[in-house]
Amino acid sequence: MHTTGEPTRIVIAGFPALSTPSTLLEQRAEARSQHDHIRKRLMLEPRGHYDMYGAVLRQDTELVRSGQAHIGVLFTHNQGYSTMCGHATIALGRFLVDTHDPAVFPKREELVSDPVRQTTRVDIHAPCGVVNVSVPTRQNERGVLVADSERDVSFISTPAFASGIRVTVSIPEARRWPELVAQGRRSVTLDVSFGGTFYALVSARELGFPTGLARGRMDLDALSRCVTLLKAHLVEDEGFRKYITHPVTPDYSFLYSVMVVDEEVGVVPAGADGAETGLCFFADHQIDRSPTGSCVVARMALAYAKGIRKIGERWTYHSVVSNAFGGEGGFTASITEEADVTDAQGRVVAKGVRVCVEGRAFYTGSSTFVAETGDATADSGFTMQSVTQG
Ligand SMILES: O=C(O)[C@H]1NCC[C@@H]1O
Repeated sequence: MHTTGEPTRIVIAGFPALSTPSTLLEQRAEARSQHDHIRKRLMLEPRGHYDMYGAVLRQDTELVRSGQAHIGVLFTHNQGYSTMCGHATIALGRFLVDTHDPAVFPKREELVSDPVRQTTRVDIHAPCGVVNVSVPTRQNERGVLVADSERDVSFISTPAFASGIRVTVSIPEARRWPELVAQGRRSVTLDVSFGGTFYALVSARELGFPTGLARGRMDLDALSRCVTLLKAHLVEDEGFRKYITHPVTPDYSFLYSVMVVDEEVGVVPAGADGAETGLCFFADHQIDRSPTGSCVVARMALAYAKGIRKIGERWTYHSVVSNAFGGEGGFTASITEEADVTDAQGRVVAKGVRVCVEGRAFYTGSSTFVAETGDATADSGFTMQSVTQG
């Protein structure tokens, strides 16, 4: 499927069995340590490409067993396994409503529909927790309930919180990019926020670039080189570590992405109070084509913490792709409630919010992948970067 151009390759069969019973985070660790060749095979060339994204369905997790979720999922990308993904959640909502194969989705029959709103709820156990997905539905010509592609899917996030507001980071000389140097600067000021995974949020202007993302006008190569240097510094900077340390779950304590935001607004659709545009570099410098649902969550939490967004206000987030399509594919979000992060003893460790994100995903096709004996690419895959730069 794709969500605003961002792919989700949904693995419905063939993934090796993982230990059961185990938690979803244990399954994530096992997939990474024992079966990473499957991820590489499906995400990288020649079966995938540098910017491919995937979702491996997990029918058995601790929260499926306890009845808190209908199904679990592991998210995959060019570097490993994410802890949250909004664009894939939107795609999975539709896919799961449409999937009647009990081997793929054993709890399909337990889904509850709302006949008035014409929606069906699917609770998905993502590595960051349970996300409640609301899928618009309709009866098809044979009377079967199917997901309605003409209305938005929405999901309600796990608690999201700002972990660093206006953090000034010194950039060592070896890591300064030309646009920063040209302004005679040695530092940048950015924000850090958690939307199921940690995002560093920085404006294009702060990086030394003119605005223009919203109009699709930006020197992408130069911006990409800048973000490579900035992220490499942030992940090594000891002083920065506290902003990407999750107060409860060590598995979440890493910097997933640098999101470059633009002061230009992009298309403001009817019913939204405002809009923003951003360009998300995540994992190993993958570029998200979609407005990045988990970062939309992080951005709303950040705006709430800064006092510039209220509960119920509706804000639309664009990627360069959604702006290129006249605003189609923007994700519209609203904060539904305050929601604190608590530790195992129930103590509040971070003040946060839950965010509702709306977007639309479409089917692109179905595939069967094979790996033959003697195929040198089968277990590692490759990217042009890996074969030219090691
Ligand atoms: O929508 C999202 O949240 C994701 N898209 C690719 C990178 C993020 O995980």
